[in-house]
Amino acid sequence: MEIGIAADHAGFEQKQEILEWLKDNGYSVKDFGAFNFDAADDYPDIIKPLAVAISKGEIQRGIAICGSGVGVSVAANKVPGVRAALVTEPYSAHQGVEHDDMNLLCLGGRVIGLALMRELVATFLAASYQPLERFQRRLGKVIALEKEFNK
Ligand SMILES: O=C(CO)[C@H](O)[C@H](O)[C@H](O)COP(=O)(O)O
Repeated sequence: MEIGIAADHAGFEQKQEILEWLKDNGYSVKDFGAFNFDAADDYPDIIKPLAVAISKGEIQRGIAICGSGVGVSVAANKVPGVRAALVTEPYSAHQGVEHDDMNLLCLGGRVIGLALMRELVATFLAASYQPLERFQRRLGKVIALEKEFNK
């Protein structure tokens, strides 16, 4: 599984920590930026390359960090094929994948600490989508919505 990670200035330090931690734990991870701390960077610019890579199928799971986690999730969900959600507790980190096929985990660098962040990332990456009929039906409706409003 190819993993991507991105963060604006409000999650830059945490991205560096999570990136190293993922590598240390044997994950293949690509850094999509920011590559330097810049207090004036904007989360839509920062999240776009990772969201596009997910949309193209080049990256299977992404991790995005901004101040609250809200900005990156809102922006990333504009890109077809991205299913991003802001997560702050472990249940949603795995249930979001199992039920909803969430492919981008969004975290708030100004909201949660590094230990919880690592736990959420590990939980997210260990989870698998469960293709039960009801989950497939709902996911199909999400994809239909996306197609209807992206003509
Ligand atoms: O947290 C966010 C809102 O969801 C944004 O992504 C930014 O990180 C935040 O707005 C940055 O705030 P700053 O005052 O410009 O540092």
